[in-house]
Amino acid sequence: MTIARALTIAGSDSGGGAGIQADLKTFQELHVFGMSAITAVTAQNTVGVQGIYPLSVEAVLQQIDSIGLDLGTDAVKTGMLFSPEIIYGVAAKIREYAWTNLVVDPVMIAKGGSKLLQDEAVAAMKNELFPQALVVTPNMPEAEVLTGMTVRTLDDRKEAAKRLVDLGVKHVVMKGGHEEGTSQIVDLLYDGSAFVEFPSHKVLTRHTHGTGCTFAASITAEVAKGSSVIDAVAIAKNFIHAAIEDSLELGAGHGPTNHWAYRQRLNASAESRKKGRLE
Ligand SMILES: Nc1ncnc2c1ncn2[C@@H]1O[C@H](COP(=O)(O)OP(=O)(O)OP(=O)(O)O)[C@@H](O)[C@H]1O
Ligand SMILES: Cc1ncc(COP(=O)(O)O)c(N)n1
Repeated sequence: MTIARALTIAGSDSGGGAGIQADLKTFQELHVFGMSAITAVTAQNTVGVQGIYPLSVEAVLQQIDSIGLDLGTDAVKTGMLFSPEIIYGVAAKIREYAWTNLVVDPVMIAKGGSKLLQDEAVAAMKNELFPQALVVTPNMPEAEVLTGMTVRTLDDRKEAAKRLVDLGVKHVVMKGGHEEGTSQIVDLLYDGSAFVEFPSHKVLTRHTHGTGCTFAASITAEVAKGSSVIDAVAIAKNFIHAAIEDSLELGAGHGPTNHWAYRQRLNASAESRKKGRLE
């Protein structure tokens, strides 16, 4: 049996909804062996970020080497990278190990408003990581910072996606979670030549902590298994939708999503198909 492997390079979220914790839960749910290199430890829960403790560049790179020199990986996801120094180091390691299945979630600000990426790190991300990326998954505020343009409408998002592809990114998924005044959310995939829309209804909930991490981790897991990017995004969209819809109602603020909801739904439909055959 071949086991697909995925590595997440991201921050730790003590609250378990975002960051490394969300990524590893997602990898596991999608039957991918998950590994991690932690960039920063955050003290965090559903009401906010209480502390950020970045690791040294040496500590981050040593974790990556531990994986690169032994276990290897089929795909890599980056999340909270915090500083330009960490980005330069991570980008060099990804180049060194020739890891081409790279999904970059350009995490900048937590739901509660805390900065997870220093301002001076944006240029490093664009110059060092984007040219190596198979997929980049900005939300609308991140797309604005990355392109310098206002991103409100679907047409804005199309233009922003084009600008990101111009930086060397192979596929952009412009997430629509921040679109206002709509009952639908459309995530937009662009591969440099065509746009594919992934629509869903908007779930009315405050429990959306870590949606971006979970979505990008699902893409990473599927790419690790050998899926095309378009198929990976389709599964990721279903995974995150189930995780948001079947929420766990934890914490007093923006609660985490339900990482086992997708599997539970798959099991339930397999069960009812089996029952149908037996009847
Ligand atoms: N209320 C919602 N209902 C349904 N899907 C949602 C909702 N909010 C977000 N999503 C989905 O979750 C994924 C992440 O989208 P979003 O734009 O919220 O990213 P994000 O802001 O980076 O997430 P976060 O910063 O919370 O981790 C997308 O696939 C989006 O369609
Ligand atoms: C360690 C870490 N990584 C990423 C996020 C973004 O998730 P969100 O925007 O939902 O807070 C986070 N809060 N913490």
